[in-house]
Amino acid sequence: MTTTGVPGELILLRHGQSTTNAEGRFTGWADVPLTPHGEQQAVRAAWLLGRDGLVPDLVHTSVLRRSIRTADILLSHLDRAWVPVHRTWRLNERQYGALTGRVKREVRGEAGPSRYQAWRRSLTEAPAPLAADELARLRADPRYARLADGGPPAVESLADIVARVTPYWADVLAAQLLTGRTVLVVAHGNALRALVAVLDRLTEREVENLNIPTGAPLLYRFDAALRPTVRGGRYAEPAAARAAAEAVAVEGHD
Ligand SMILES: O=C(O)[C@H](O)COP(=O)(O)O
Repeated sequence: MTTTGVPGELILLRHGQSTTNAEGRFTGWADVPLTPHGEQQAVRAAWLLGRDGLVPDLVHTSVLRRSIRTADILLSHLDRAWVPVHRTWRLNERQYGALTGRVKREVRGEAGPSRYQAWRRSLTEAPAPLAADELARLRADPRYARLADGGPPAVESLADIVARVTPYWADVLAAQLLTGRTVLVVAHGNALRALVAVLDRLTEREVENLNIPTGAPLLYRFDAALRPTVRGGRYAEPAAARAAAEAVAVEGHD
């Protein structure tokens, strides 16, 4: 790939609202669909990108349907159904382990606010792992057949996600951006928190305070050394994204 010197633009997008988001449950690697509202968020994200002249040349998703569907809707509405899409487990949501499917409000009531916050937002804390039968079921899933190191994790901290997204950033996304192309990543709240932590070299405290809303395009531009020109990027709708991120921060508190 030839490099043009001026890196392309990176668009980060958390999938539209999923059924478990709407139910206030932890989702993790559960493969749940979008809600009708989540599908509409994807349509609006396409409109925002079109408005700003940000048409992706390359797209990356996780291997979970809520991310795949969001990208499909967006590309279809940009008349770019033909754009190459790469799907990778490295962009999956955090493996939430035993919290998967649990109602956030109930977990917070049982564990207490401090432990709940640590499980959701700290860099190093992780909840209990998936039960053995759940993990076995996951490891039998054909999409994870070629994962090294024993296959899907039973649970992850954010640091574990940073470890799995970093090579994808360094070896795949960065190389594509250096060709000057516009790259869209449609992923998940914690996968994107991990990627933003890498891009912006966030401190542990900054990571703990980072929340990423669904369906809100976040644009990064870079200098020639692939350093973000604006730390934290720029949302297509900054005020709406700020309010939505604040709502994510207090999920389960009601
Ligand atoms: O996996 C989930 O439950 C969500 O997508 C992210 O949840 P969180 O914002 O509570 O980490």
